[in-house]
Amino acid sequence: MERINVNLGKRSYPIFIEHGILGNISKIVREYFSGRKILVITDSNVVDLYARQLAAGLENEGFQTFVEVVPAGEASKSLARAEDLYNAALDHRLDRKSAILALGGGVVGDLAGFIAATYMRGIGFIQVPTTLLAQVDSSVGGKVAVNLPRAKNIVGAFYQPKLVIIDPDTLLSLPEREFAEGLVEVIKYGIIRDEDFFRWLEQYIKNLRQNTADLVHAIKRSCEIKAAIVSEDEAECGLRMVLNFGHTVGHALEAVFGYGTLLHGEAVALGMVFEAKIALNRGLIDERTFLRIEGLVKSAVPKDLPHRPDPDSLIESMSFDKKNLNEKITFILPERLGRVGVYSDITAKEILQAIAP
Ligand SMILES: NC(=O)c1ccc[n+]([C@@H]2O[C@H](COP(=O)([O-])OP(=O)(O)OC[C@H]3O[C@@H](n4cnc5c(N)ncnc54)[C@H](O)[C@@H]3O)[C@@H](O)[C@H]2O)c1
Ligand SMILES: O=C(O)C(=O)C[C@@H](O)[C@H](O)[C@H](O)COP(=O)(O)O
Ligand SMILES: [Zn+2]
Repeated sequence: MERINVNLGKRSYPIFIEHGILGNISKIVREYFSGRKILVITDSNVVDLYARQLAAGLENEGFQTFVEVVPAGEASKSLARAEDLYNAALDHRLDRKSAILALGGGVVGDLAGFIAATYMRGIGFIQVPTTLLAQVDSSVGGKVAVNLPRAKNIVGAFYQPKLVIIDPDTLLSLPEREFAEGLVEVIKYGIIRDEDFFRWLEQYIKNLRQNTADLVHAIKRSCEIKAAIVSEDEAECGLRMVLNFGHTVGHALEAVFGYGTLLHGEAVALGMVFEAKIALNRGLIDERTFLRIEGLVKSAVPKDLPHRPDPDSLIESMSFDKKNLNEKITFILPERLGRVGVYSDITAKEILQAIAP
């Protein structure tokens, strides 16, 4: 079993990665959680695939388990859905010793984590991610949130799980489109932090899904990079912003086109290429570096914009980004492969030149 730690001062928590671990989860959960009640939050696709098996295992270990199902898709990351789940928690008489277990992709993880962070001012939280994106990114680091129609992840908290349990076997049932969007956040780690990993991906990304050892390597390396960054800067005071490369534009595209039109990873793929273009136009990176970034991203997600976005809506949406200070739109831009910087002086003209010329 692979184990990576997220170290946060006096607290730390493990990320376990192992094939088939889902069938054997209850003993590990018992080790990290002494309460009795667990509310499993999952979605309408994942429930029939994994929730029953998981709940049965937990019941065998003596946990009282409840399962709540939200509709699959980004629209479930809403205050309305959160209210339904608070009511379910009350119905089940969850108390401060109870835990929420997120079983699913990033939507379920962010929503369930938001409930865990706020119900009774915070109860136990366990992440069991079942998409590639959630295994390499959203289950680690404690960003939990719901969306408002105009702004992604705008109501949320930093709330860390007690543990993260990753079973790569769950990816066998993941549709191709959702697998591909997960690759985008994997590529992000190479661009922001690890040139060797980027080069490795250039060579192996095409067959990653088929080659289990390579897939586990990609998950592990991604978790290591994210864990190291979060361990240094949990609350995004500085360094953690690098994880937001591609997201100033990506989140704006998600909101402007309507949540769910583009998957998160697809929007971030476009965002990374557009933001790399801003960097190229500014002379921060050379043409060859831009083409390598564009080439690798497009090899994973060859998607284009559904249509040209309205420029004013796009800029307005970026004005809600959480990295902004003093109303300056903030970007994470590549300076070379493996290194990015924070820029708050990009003009609307530069932005639109790269995105919607
Ligand atoms: N908190 C963070 O740090 C962080 C990081 C990255 C992304 N996110 C958020 O994560 C969300 C995107 O996550 P996602 O891409 O996992 O989307 P998702 O949760 O919507 O899952 C994608 C689809 O895959 C289905 N699915 C999940 N697991 C499956 C499996 N094993 N087999 C078959 N189908 C399965 C889901 O039902 C859904 O239809 C966005 O809301 C994004 O903002 C958060
Ligand atoms: O963990 C982080 O920090 C990230 O920025 C990871 C991103 O991939 C993720 O999409 C995150 O939810 C974005 O956070 P936000 O603060 O920009 O909403
Ligand atoms: Zn992301």
